[in-house]
Amino acid sequence: MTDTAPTSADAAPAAHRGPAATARGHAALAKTQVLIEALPWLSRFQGATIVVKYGGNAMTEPALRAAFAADIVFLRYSGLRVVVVHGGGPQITAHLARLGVESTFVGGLRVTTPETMDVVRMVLLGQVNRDVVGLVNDHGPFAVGLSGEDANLFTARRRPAIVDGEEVDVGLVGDIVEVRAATVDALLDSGKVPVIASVARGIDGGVYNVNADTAAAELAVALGATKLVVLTDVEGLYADWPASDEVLSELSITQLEELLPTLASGMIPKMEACRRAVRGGVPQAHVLDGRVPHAILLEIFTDDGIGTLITPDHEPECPPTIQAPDFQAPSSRIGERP
Ligand SMILES: Nc1ncnc2c1ncn2[C@@H]1O[C@H](COP(=O)(O)OP(=O)(O)O)[C@@H](O)[C@H]1O
Ligand SMILES: CC(=O)N[C@@H](CCC(=O)OP(=O)(O)O)C(=O)O
Repeated sequence: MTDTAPTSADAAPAAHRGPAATARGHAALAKTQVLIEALPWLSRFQGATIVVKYGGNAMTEPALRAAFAADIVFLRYSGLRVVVVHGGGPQITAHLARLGVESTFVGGLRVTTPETMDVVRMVLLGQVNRDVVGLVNDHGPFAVGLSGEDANLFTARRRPAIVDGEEVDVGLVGDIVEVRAATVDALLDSGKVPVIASVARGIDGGVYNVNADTAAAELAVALGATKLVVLTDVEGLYADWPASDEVLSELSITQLEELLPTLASGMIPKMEACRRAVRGGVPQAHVLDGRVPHAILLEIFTDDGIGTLITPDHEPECPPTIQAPDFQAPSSRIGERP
């Protein structure tokens, strides 16, 4: 179909344009249903802040990357304040392998020597961040890339991994102790989409490798976000992984905390991040399958719940479970073209 402007004939009622046009009109009805289904969700999320964690495993296919960028821009045009915090674990591992360095993870965290830290910083900022910014900006001048070091967005303190209740040193890995979200807020106010790499400045002035799930959760709390969405490479949290692939579709924070000690590998920081977000006041943390094209749009704008949703213990039943903190946000925050 060519991209021509609608004519007055297009605008005429279907009944005045003969049987073929009427049939076309009926076919189009299905599309209007999809749009109408989105209406309550559009209203609910208007002006709300949503933090999307984009995991390195969800970035592998070019078509999926393009679909992700389109979703982000769709959310932005729909009046949401969208922040992307990205990982890039597989990309860091691939680069280290090219340098002949093997990657080691303990409790889901990369063992990070000073040499590894240089590669983490280079790959996350020089490669992954640029790629995500570029994909979003194929749709217009929205994305602005940042490191957690910029304007001291994230300050971190060295942390160990915990294995069977024991602390294990994993090198230059940090936990975020302070978030200065003013720069991110200012970008959101001006209609931009901040795209943030999970590298942090240390309280000792050094540079720390922070798990991207952890960084996304801390930022969601600091921004008073309505929702944290974590995109990964599984359908959600499996009840008995790896023995079963039954997805737990909804968990209260207490149920999650009971499960946490039984979790393995990459799910540990992911579910700890969801716990941190919900305990920190974010009403919903959602783990979604980033291998499903347009998973974010499916989750946010349709009635089909997918993935694993973590909520506080006592959800209000009605009105809606999600309340945008700045529902009446000033118009300069919503729908304004950058
Ligand atoms: N209970 C579980 N449910 C689902 N996946 C699990 C579970 N426990 C461990 N995993 C593993 O965690 C991985 C997701 O974490 P990770 O590889 O760090 O993803 P990402 O790169 O998206 O952050 C899954 O691919 C799976 O191998
Ligand atoms: C401390 C730690 O493990 N940091 C991660 C940071 C990137 C990340 O979290 O990437 P994904 O979201 O793709 O897993 C790492 O070095 O792999």
